[in-house]
Amino acid sequence: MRKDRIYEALTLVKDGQGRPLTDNGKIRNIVIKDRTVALTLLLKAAERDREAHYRHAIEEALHAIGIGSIHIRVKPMDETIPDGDEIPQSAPPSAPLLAPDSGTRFIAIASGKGGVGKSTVTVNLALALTRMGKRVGIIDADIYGFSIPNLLGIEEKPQKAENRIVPVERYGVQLISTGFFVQGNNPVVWRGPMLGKMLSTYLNDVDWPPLDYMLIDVPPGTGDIALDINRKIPQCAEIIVTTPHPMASHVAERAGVMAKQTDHRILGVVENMSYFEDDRGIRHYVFGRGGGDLLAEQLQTSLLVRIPIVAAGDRPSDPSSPPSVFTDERGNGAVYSELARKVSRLLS
Ligand SMILES: Nc1ncnc2c1ncn2[C@@H]1O[C@H](COP(=O)(O)OP(=O)(O)OP(=O)(O)O)[C@@H](O)[C@H]1O
Repeated sequence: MRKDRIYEALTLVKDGQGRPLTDNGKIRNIVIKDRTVALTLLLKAAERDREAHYRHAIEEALHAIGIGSIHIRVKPMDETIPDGDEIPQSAPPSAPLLAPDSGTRFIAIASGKGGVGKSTVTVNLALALTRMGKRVGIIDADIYGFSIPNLLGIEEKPQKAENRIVPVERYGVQLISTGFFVQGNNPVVWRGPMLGKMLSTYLNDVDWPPLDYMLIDVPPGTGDIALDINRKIPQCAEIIVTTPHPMASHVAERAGVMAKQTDHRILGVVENMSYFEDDRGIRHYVFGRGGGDLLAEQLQTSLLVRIPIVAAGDRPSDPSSPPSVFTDERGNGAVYSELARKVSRLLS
């Protein structure tokens, strides 16, 4: 039994307004074990009288696809994060982090297309800045490929305290991710206005501690979120990530051009997956060469670092941390430290 099949069946269960419970985050934590499906149903206090109705409808929907054993755990919605439709609460105009005296420097990590390692760079730059004694937060605003909780091995969701969302901390880095507000691996199907409010919510309704740096993992390309960042955080600087292939840098150029048009400062280019170094120290340029330099030249900025390819799981020295995470100076950790030093110098 696959999870996506279960989600599909559960879309038939509607709330009082006729919307699927799956759309507004009321069904969570679906676990399939042996032949039993367990899930959590989140209910607001005002909906408690519908509990029996929802239970029955969920059981019927799952029976219809052949699931006999179903365990439903009901939890009050307010104990956890807000439901989908309520994530973006009306934002007061002045987020403390955005105040001129907050001292927080914002850096968007952008790329022209997905899969170039933007999230990996975001996480490891954050860790490297933390190693320098800086206080760092990450907003994972990549609504289509929110991978940072996974990269950091985070399974829990953020808690709420006094009606504000508390970021999840890992390796000293504070994180809020779009992935915290959706179920499983479902693609985000938020409506336009919700998307627009997402960034405000992350800035205003999250209980961020004082931070020196806030890194924002931006969806690839030049979409709505990138524009929203340009509007809401005009002081945000930008790092553009590309792979070494000259064509990739051509695509990434668009993200850079947008930063330029909106007067954002481009700190530089990071070329990821630059080469693979074998045991004899010979470098193999698996994905081509020169893309990072070309892009830096086109954007009239500099190439900050080249990050080598590391084979997944090739981390015998640090088996305890997730495979793409460099918590110390070993391997690519040293390259990320160099990047952190350059970034901190550029922004001082
Ligand atoms: N230097 C590297 N060496 C080897 N694998 C890498 C390297 N950098 C990233 N990867 C791997 O490439 C894949 C894509 O990386 P990542 O998720 O960071 O990219 P992304 O640009 O954020 O993509 P998306 O926008 O689709 O989320 C991941 O599996 C990651 O582990």
